[in-house]
Amino acid sequence: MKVAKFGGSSVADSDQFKKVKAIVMGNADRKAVVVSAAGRSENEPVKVTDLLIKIEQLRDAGQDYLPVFNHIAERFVSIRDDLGLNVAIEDDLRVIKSQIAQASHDYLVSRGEFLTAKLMADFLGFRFVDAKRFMIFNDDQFDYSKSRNLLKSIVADSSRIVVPGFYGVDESGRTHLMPRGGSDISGSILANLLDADLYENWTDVSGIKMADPRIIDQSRKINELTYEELQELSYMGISVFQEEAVQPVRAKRIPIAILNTNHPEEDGTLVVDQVRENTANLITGIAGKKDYVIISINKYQLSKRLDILSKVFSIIQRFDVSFDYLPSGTDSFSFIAKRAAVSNKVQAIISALEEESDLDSVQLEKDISLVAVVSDQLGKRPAVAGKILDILDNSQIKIHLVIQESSDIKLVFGVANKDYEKTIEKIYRNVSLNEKKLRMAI
Ligand SMILES: Nc1ncnc2c1ncn2[C@@H]1O[C@H](COP(=O)(O)OP(=O)(O)O)[C@@H](O)[C@H]1O
Ligand SMILES: N[C@@H](CC(=O)OP(=O)(O)O)C(=O)O
Repeated sequence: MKVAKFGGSSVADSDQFKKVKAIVMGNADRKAVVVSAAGRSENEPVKVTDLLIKIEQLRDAGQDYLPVFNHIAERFVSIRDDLGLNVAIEDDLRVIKSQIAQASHDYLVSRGEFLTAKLMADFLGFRFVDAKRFMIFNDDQFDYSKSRNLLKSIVADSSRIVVPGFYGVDESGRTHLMPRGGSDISGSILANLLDADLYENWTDVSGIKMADPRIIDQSRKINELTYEELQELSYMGISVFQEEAVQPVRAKRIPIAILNTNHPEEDGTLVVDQVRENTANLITGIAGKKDYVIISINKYQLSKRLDILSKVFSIIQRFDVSFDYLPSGTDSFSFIAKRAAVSNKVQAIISALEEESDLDSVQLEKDISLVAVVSDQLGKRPAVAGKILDILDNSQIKIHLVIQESSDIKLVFGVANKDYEKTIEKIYRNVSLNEKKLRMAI
């Protein structure tokens, strides 16, 4: 059996609902459907999830949130009416409206998925199974055994079901919201719980492209990639698949197919343990994120001065910030964090480091982007790193840092935000499009 997850763009309006129905009905193996909240469409520039977050912000600021609520309500009622359904969505909307004043963030923001799944279940003629009945989290950790037992007791027969993504419930019955993009995680968990043969992730692109299609028009599609490569690409920012959604299916070696709701006839991307296609590609994909800061500390022979390093870490710990990378050299050590994660603390951290530890210097670099090149072949082709450095150098792109992880599957380059798109473009055009030439040269 297959679990099919449909993203926000696939359920944005009644026309998209019809495409979903054609896909689901096209194969009786698609027994479980997971939906996100209605997303952006031509006529709706804002995702329902973001509108719900807006309601919360207005509520907390003591401002009128009803116009936003009414807009959401109209969206769902019009999908219902366009599809000629009878489901009494007004009843659910009334309950949600009455709870807004005291609703938790997790409850309120999860309502888009709840309402979308209600409509989808009715449209498909499938059973609606609320995620709160079986997706159990203990201290943020998903409880597989409890959840599996609960699901089995709820869906004992072979009926086809629709489950809202993005949330579950904690031990005390409170809604537990997943990170943004979390419906991918719900689908992956459900595939694990049901021992699916395939996890289909239906979105608005025909598979994963080598580079963000918003930056590289006509970017080449990746036919197959490994779970590990997908996890690294997702971690580095390709929004098409949530990074935490890899593990649940990977644990059971359930393949993932990334497919396009608007073009179901097109092949997508298949994610597996071992790539079957005889790939001679130098790199699998390129991904990146903007807005990092680098705090670099320097001290002669720092790698031998554990006393100083330990002092530095105790200072950093005081500020309760998390870092993404900690690259080190003989005389230096760097802390790399997303700007938003350190924003108002960065000057205080630097002052504390300067005043309290015996360093030669402390430097701050802002507006940095990280661009990652991912391939499970990198370890076998060490010259690729040098080639990319050459390419960036020839393009007058200043490289602020290079990180090659011990896993040998990802190379990360730090460049200025202003060079972000250019870096991706130069790597894509010179490495992926000239592979034959490059392979001869390295
Ligand atoms: N390398 C990539 N390959 C494909 N899509 C990508 C890539 N990087 C970023 N994207 C973006 O991811 C989007 C799909 O993700 P998302 O908007 O979360 O979809 P959904 O609403 O279906 O969950 C695509 O429209 C595309 O713009
Ligand atoms: N609706 C949620 C969860 C989700 O997975 O959405 P999407 O499938 O549209 O990325 C969000 O916007 O984060």
